[in-house]
Amino acid sequence: MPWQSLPIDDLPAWALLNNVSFTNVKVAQTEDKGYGVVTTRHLVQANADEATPDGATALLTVPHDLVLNQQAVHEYAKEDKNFRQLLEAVGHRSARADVLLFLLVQSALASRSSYTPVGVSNPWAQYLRFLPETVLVPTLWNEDERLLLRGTSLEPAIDAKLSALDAEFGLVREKSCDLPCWNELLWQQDDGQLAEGAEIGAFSSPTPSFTDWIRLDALYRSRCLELPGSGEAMVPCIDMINHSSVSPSAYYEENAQDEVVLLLRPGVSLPAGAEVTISYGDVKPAAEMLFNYGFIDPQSASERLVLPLRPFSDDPLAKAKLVAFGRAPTIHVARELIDNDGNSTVRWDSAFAYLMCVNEEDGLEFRILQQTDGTQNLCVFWQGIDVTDRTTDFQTLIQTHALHAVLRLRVVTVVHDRLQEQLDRMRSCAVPDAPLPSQRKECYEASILLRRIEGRLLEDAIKTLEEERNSLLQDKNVVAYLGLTEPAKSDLVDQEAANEEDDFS
Ligand SMILES: C[S@@+](CC[C@H](N)C(=O)[O-])C[C@H]1O[C@@H](n2cnc3c(N)ncnc32)[C@H](O)[C@@H]1O
Repeated sequence: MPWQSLPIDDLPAWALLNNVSFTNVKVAQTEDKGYGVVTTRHLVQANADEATPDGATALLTVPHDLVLNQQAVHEYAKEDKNFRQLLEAVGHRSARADVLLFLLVQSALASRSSYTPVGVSNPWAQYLRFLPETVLVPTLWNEDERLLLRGTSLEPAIDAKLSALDAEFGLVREKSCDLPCWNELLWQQDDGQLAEGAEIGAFSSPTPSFTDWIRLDALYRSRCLELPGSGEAMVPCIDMINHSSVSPSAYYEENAQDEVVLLLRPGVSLPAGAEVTISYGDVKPAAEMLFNYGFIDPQSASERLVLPLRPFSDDPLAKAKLVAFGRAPTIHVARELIDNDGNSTVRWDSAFAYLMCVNEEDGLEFRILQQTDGTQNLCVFWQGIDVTDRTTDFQTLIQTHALHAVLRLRVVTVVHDRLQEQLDRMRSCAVPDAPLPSQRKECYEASILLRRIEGRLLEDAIKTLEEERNSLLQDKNVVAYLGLTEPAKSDLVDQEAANEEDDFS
């Protein structure tokens, strides 16, 4: 879609027209973060204990009717019956998907040179044209740049996200093609011809392309806020404020009139021309920051990662376990401070690994229960007790099992092997010493930082798991179970076949 960008100098006129007020601040180009909000004069905010009863003057005030969230999209659909038809055909899947559909329509309206018989124009149609053309989130990196993420937790995450976006865009295209007015607005050129190259995945098409959909998703994720009253929302102009974790000078909130206001923090003093910043979150994992915002703040990025976990390929219960678990199977790894001297430890957690490592002979059973209305439910039993509602709690459920140490050893081994596989992949996918001409410097530097953070985390987690594995291998029940040595005098010897083989791979 040809987006005709508007110069940022035109933003004050748009703001005036739409009742957005700027007080002593303006939007301007920053040195290295795209647009930002800067002061137009020296600003001083009193300390909290000296504040006036009416509080601080807002630097920016945005009326509630410009707040773009799922509810606003549904309100818009009430005014525009054609959009309502489109939303009913495609939407109602998530707040993000509904807002993206609205933005797609608004951007199509903004890019049309002539009158269109559908689509009620909204201030967002113009506002979108102030937004940056490039967002540095990895879903918009080129192929060479994405190679820099091989071996990081973002590699599978980006692949999964692109597949999901492809499916989403395919659905929007299919459903809107079936509705004549939307077929005309979205998929025909201004001259009424069906646009060439409008197929899914086409780039630089005159009609929405898959790249446009990825870009809308990137704009949404990098600019949406969590508002106390309105929830997940995009707010024009407030979304021009950059992040600082060390010294954010401002914060936003909703006032009694439901306007979104930007306020200086108590005790802040900013000279004229200084950038006003907020915090996007103090403890976001580095991968999440890069995924959603396209940069990593080294000061605030927390050392955490999430990896997908696959069930054993030869487990006959694998499918049932996945269905009963009901969410994506993952491993979480995090570095946590353990004292005030900066000492830390690495912890891991994987609810699915516990379910993955128990089997029928341990006491796991799946049953299909027929309801009186004819529907069938998958139920999970553990040692004869219905635990269908506790499939994410097998760490607790195995505690009282006679073979607890053996089950724990299986879990530790599974998690260890998955982390080792990840580290091996990271090491085997080396990154060049400097960015290639086809790789942007920002993408290169962000991926180097992510690799360093995740590589260190994986190494430390693997060390912790190896220590636990070695200690479990000394456990008398494990020794007896594996039959590695003469059966030790064990609580289990009477209950279990001491020389039974087990697969710890
Ligand atoms: C909510 S927007 C802020 C306005 C944005 N700079 C623009 O040009 O429209 C968030 C985006 O700003 C950029 N950004 C914000 N804070 C940053 C920071 N501390 N370092 C680098 N980029 C930052 C990132 O590109 C991020 O995706």
